[in-house]
Amino acid sequence: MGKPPNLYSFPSADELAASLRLFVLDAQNSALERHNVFRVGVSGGSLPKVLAKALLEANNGEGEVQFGKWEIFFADERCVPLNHEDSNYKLVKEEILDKIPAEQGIPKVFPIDEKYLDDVQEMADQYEQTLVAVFAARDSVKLPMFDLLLLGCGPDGHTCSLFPGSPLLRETDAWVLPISDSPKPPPKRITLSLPVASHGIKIGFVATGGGKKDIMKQIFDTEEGRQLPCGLINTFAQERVSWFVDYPAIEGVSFPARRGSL
Ligand SMILES: O=C1O[C@H](COP(=O)(O)O)[C@@H](O)[C@H](O)[C@H]1O
Repeated sequence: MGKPPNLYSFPSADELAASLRLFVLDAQNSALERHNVFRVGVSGGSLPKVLAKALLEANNGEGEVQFGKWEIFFADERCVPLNHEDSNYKLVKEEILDKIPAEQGIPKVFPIDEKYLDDVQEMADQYEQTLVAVFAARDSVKLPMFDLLLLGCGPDGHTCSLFPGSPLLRETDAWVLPISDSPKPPPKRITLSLPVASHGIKIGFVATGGGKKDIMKQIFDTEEGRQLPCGLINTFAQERVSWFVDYPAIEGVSFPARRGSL
């Protein structure tokens, strides 16, 4: 039995962002030592705004974000055009990519291919092929291993586009899965499968605001919460998982949180 996930809590978004920055830098530097590239899977929702603060504003001189060596993938994506309001790519682009100072380099970004917007299965298959091309063929590695996965937690405990009770949670083979009836709009999406989402070298969750406190209590303090998608990643990835939360998001949570430090 490994160690439990790390739960770090902060009084303010600024303090959370500063620690998240250190966490990302640490993952980046280890990855660059290993293979001179940093492969990151990012989510949409509330995450990109916090991540932008961490990467672009919270610089205390403790290390450089080397965006030129980043490869950015999407932990999940909505099957909409890349310039659509619901697109996770658009969100990440506007919050982060468009604001990177030129001297920090240009990341290589892997958005979905808009050609397949009408066919979610084809979209998922094509995105999986993108991962195969980067992470090695499926017959040589069982699962792609991201250097870092940065995930959100929905108020129902979903993460990526893996929703509570979904049969997709039982998938053991595919790397990327299609969804045509997401309970949260828009209905058509693709998502990393649970085995891939649990397989990152490091996995960082960000959850902020009082709207998350009920689900955080379930995930960390109850048996049924451990069966929710976020809870399953905690169980499978254990100490490879670190949660970055603000105090309102963990009000009433009994699981021990480390306050204000990494
Ligand atoms: O639909 C989605 O929701 C989750 C959670 O979003 P949040 O706004 O509650 O943080 C997000 O992580 C995912 O990428 C997105 O597609």
